[in-house]
Amino acid sequence: MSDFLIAPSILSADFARLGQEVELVLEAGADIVHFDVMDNHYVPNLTFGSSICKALRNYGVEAIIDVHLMVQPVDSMIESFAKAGANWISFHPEASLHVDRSLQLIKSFGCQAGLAINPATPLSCLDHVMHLLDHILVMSVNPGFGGQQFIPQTLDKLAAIKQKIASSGRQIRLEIDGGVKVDNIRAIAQAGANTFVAGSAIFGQPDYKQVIKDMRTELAEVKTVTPL
Ligand SMILES: O=C(CO)[C@@H](O)[C@H](O)COP(=O)(O)O
Repeated sequence: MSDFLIAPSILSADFARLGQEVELVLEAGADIVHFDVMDNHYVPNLTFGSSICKALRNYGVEAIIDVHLMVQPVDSMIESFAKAGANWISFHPEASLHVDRSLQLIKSFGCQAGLAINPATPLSCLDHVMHLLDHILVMSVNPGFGGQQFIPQTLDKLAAIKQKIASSGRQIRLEIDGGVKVDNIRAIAQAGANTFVAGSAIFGQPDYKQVIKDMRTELAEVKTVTPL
């Protein structure tokens, strides 16, 4: 797998043609498919459940499916997405009563486990679970909606998390989510991210291939790649 992964969020895809949209974006060079699962409880918006994941698998999508659960409670959704074909699953520590247990549950299904961190979530939430993490999803907007502006303070946060990962000695993907565009992806990568969720920046353009190519051109300029 390459150092930098681009993960289009299907939140901004045309839901009426979802199978085709996912096929198109993968043909255009995307690495993984990002699912934003919202419950109108943990976040003030409602999207879709695991049947959409299952439907895309049945449609023939073989790429990694990266599920970001913005739901509370989380554990029943972990099981349902794992059984529907998800590969990576992350959730918000604020939404789980037992974070260690929820991470172990993800891993018990053979999926990669991640924590999703909101702009105001302190990094101490990572302290006793680094050994269970395969990825950390850093929210650079408040969760709930696509098309928001990147919060610039996230760059410092990424750099701090990058240090934590280095001290842990573990290989943990550092994923950024919210307001990622061609014109800021290089700075975000320089701060430490190596996996980039982008919804509106990709699905909002007519030519997915061109946007992904432009993102990769920016990423090729990054001097220090956060190792995996
Ligand atoms: O999780 C979320 C929002 O809660 C994100 O995945 C956004 O949906 C990304 O959308 P853009 O900011 O790239 O449009």
